Amino acid sequence: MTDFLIRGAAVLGGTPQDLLLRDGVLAEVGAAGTVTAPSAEVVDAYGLVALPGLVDLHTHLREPGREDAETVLSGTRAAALGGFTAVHAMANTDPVADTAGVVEQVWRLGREAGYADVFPVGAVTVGLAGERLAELGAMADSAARVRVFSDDGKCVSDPLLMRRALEYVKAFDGVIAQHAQEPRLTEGAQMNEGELSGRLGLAGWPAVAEEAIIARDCLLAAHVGSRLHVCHVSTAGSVAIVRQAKAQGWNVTAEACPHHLILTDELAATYDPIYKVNPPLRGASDIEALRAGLADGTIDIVATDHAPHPHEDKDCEWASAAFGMLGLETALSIVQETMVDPGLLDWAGVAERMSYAPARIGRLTDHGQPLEQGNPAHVVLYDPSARRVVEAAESASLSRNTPYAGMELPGRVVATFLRGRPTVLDGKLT
Ligand SMILES: NC(=O)N[C@@H](CC(=O)O)C(=O)O
Ligand SMILES: [Zn+2]
Ligand SMILES: [Zn+2]
Repeated sequence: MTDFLIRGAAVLGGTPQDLLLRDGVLAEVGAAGTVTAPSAEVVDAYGLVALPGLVDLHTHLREPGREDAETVLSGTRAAALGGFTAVHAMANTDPVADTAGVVEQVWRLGREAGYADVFPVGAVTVGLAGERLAELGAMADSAARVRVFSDDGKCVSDPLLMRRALEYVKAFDGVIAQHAQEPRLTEGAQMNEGELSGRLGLAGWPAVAEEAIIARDCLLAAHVGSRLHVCHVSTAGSVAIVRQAKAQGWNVTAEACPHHLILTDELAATYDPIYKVNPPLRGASDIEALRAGLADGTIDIVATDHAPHPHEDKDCEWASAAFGMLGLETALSIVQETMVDPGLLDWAGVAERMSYAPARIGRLTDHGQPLEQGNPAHVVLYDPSARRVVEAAESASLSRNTPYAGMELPGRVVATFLRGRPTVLDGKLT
């Protein structure tokens, strides 16, 4: 395997460094111009920021079952283009990832594809039906070593089942990642509940439907002494609840998605289902609270909730369209635009929220480590001074449902290395 010598990259935005990638690890890290390796391929990285390979805790890869929307291969190619070296694949596939067999299959497909390590999320309940616990222990003990469990797409709304799940995963240090949506309060809901939903005639989705479940689950997690992770936090009230839970010392983590940091519910006025997502786009004050929560660490991580859907499921009227939008290839740019450029987060903060912390929550041992000698050679080279106009047709995803098509965004992923092997070079897949 070729060695790579990255020259002059600003590691976490700091002073320029050389990084030698050999045998899958960072064999040497030193001041720019000091590391030599005659046989290595040199990558000129002056002016680029080097970050540890990004880790997504929330990706929908759609395989098995909806290979028309995405496959493990196409989704991990999109991940690599976005700077990710590891993704957690959500369980709402067909069949549902609720057995050791299915999670092992998804894990293996990721290894075979070779663009990013795929860590399957196991379903909490059989078939996501919310009635009986799935074989959590068997999935944890499988080759896929599942530590994150979620019925994402659906809420584990039965409090007794949620309690049992939280208790069960303690045995193997697992975490329940909750899609917080009180089902009775959101029957038929189409967009954020507010003055605008009334005007547009679309059924409203109240903030309290999310907040009530988060509050309940924080209390349950504290009661049983287990770990809770809150998926796609979207309201100011949710941020406040998570902040309070953390202040009590409870073991609660939370994620925000790029789209909830930048897009508001006013986009629903276009009636373009590209903006239809679960949880819905909210108001400007929610965006402000999410950004502040991400800045002060209340929100631990950014997760994409990359949710590919084929055009027949999106190019229809709002009420019948599927919920979800693409996210892997634009996540870092949106974080730069909303957090780094306004001065809310530096690159070290980005590394924490998009690599170290998601790897910790997922209990990954081989990802999310600092760019230091001896650590796995998962590296992203990013050009924050570049600008680009997003073209839906250029996506590596099999789906086209990006809400950013035609938008100019800052930054560009120049290269991604997985265990020292480039998956992206010069901004293109290898
Ligand atoms: N986010 C979405 O709008 N959709 C997700 C499900 C989910 O994350 O809840 C999907 O699977 O399409
Ligand atoms: Zn969800
Ligand atoms: Zn999701």
